[in-house]
Amino acid sequence: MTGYDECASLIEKKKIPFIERLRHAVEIKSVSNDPAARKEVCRMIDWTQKELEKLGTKCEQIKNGKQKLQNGEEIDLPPVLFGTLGNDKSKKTLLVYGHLDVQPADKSDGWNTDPFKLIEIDGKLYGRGSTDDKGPVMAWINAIEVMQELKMDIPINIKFVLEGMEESGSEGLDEILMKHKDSFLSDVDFTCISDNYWLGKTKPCITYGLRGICYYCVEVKVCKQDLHSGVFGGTVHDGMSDLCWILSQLTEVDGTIKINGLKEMVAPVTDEERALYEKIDFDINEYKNDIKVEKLTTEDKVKVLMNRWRFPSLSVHGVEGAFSGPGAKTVIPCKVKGKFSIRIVEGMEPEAVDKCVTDHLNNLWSQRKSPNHFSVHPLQGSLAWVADYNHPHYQAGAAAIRKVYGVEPDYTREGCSIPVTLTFQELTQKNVMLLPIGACDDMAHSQNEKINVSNYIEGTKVLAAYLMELGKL
Ligand SMILES: NCC(=O)N[C@@H](Cc1c[nH]cn1)C(=O)O
Ligand SMILES: [Zn+2]
Ligand SMILES: [Zn+2]
Repeated sequence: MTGYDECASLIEKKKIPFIERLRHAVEIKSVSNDPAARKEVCRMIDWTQKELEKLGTKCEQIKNGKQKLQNGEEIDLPPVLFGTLGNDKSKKTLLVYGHLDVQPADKSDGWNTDPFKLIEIDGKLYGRGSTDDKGPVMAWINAIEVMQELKMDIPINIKFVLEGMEESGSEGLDEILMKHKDSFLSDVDFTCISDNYWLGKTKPCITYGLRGICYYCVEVKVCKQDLHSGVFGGTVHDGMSDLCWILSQLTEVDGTIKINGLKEMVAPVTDEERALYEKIDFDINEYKNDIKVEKLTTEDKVKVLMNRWRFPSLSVHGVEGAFSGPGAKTVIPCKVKGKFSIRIVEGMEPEAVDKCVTDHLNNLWSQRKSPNHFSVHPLQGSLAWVADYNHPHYQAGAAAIRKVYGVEPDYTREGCSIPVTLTFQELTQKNVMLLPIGACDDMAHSQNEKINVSNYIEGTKVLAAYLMELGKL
């Protein structure tokens, strides 16, 4: 009978067409935060639909609502792609979620190569979306294609939910899923998401927790239009100085959040939990070297991991409206918008976090005594997610990893946010598992994002082995 070994060797043989598949995906500039690229996001969804249809998947594009742009204009959100492969009542049903949109990228950001061309250098495939999340989505398609070519019985029905707005807060997705709770989602037995990374570079892991996110925009308005700093400087209150002062009051230098009320929401760490973190194989020096940082906020392994996964963190992302180009433009910006976010953990509700943040900012503003106009706008809010990793579903994931890599996986959490994870868990009331295939140094969201050829190919094998293991549950 055809089994895992035949499957693994065909995956090896199909390495080149699988890389070509990823190349095609990366070349579509499906940047979700850029309204001008919306057509490309839709093109990526159409192209993926065709790939899934070649496997016999019945696909439907579910119309999403409208997105309100800052200028008041409304544009269509990209549709969500639903797919169904197999409808055998005697089999269980797996839901696979992935996203087809990417973060913005430009060669001028410091990429060594064109971000929208997949380029292989030393066994690494560079390109925006190669690891987040086009590589893993293509790996699902590769795995199913190989099982079908070998005429293997896929022991499970598969449903797909693939979206095009994940990198912009999954706008509209929860509403669509809620509407399909009693139809498309009603027979789902497990959900699997491959959209995060290993803790290291060599050892695979399974992930059972994610942080949520609350994202804010702080606006300071000086006047109607930008002013010449030589002509008007000294007579008006500088909006950028107001904003920088405010943003500098959010954290201590070591990252400790200074916003009252947040710390109290976080559940205390138990002894059992600490013991779990102590056992995790994680090398701080390698971590520093991977991200090219000389000194961390703490050099204690458990604290580093907890700061990434278990505690909230605040990051300042950027300023809209401020001069940021090369050269020395002498302008007083008329309106600046600071963007920051807080990664939140269990116990932190976005509404309660919003209140603490807004109160803190308004309080700071009153101390500043600036006559400029100040406002705070929460932009996104999603809860943290934690799953039961003792569930048999996780054992199927672990068995797949053992088959491919011959090792027991690490059980990790992840500091980033995939807002829909909790939605799947709540709507299906079934177990959700994150099964990453990329390595810790893939640099998602950053310059020179990559996936190793070996991770892409072995990852395809893991997903195929996992589909086989699910048939045993
Ligand atoms: N691979 C998951 C990921 O990168 N998620 C994004 C989600 C997000 C939320 N708001 C904007 N993007 C993340 O930044 O964690
Ligand atoms: Zn992602
Ligand atoms: Zn991402």
